[in-house]
Amino acid sequence: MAGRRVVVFPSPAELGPALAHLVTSRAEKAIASHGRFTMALSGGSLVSMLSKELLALPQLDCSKWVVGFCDERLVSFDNSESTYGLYKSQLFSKINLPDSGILTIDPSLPVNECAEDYTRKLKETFPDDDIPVFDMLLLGMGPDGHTCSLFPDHPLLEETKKIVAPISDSPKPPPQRVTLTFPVVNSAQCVAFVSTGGSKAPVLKEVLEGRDGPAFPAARVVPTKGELFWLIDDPAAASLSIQVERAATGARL
Ligand SMILES: O=C1O[C@H](COP(=O)(O)O)[C@@H](O)[C@H](O)[C@H]1O
Repeated sequence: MAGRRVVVFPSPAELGPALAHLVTSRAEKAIASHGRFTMALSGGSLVSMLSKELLALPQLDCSKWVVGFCDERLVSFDNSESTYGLYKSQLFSKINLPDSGILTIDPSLPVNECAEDYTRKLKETFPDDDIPVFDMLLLGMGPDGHTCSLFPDHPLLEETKKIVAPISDSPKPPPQRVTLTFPVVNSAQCVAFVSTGGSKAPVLKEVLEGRDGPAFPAARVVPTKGELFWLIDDPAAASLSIQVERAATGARL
């Protein structure tokens, strides 16, 4: 791992622009090195923040981006729980990301087949990698310490063979989902968590500082070679005792 950076912002208003800059700077680097930028997105609170901040940039060229999903809920795209559906209306429809650069699940399939279908799409996108190496993953963390659709105490935490797994007993609705597994998550070149709000403070302390008992899923995100960022705000950081970076106004990461 290149080293973990925990960066604290006063509020999401300051965090958002730094996130957008992190994405575009890693995109520029990836495109200069291998001609495209591969990124997988999470859902939840990230959708509106990322969409707003990317759209606020004066120039955004996504023509060489390939975007997938860290996890996705098995609902139709017009359902308000669909992560793709939300990004489509809030972001994809407003930028020059080609449809061929969006890796969606097929929500019409049963969950096991849906995971196999998404696995096939990833293998086609990363033909040279045994395990897909995304240039960037954007992750969220639930108040229970889950990330992607990898939930505490779930057998999927130990998955080592599949790159995408189905889950049909998600404790957070909707119950049927597909998710990247830890081998893919920890192979990425750059992983950035975004976590804001006081409801995340207790679990964030245990994730970043350790706990008695099994590590939370979010704490198991340790990229083998890539960068790891935790971008958090003051309320989420309220219980931390570790040293953190305090972001200056207009900070670029
Ligand atoms: O269910 C999910 O939750 C997590 C965390 O969401 P948040 O709203 O607490 O930020 C999200 O990262 C994941 O993609 C989503 O499916």
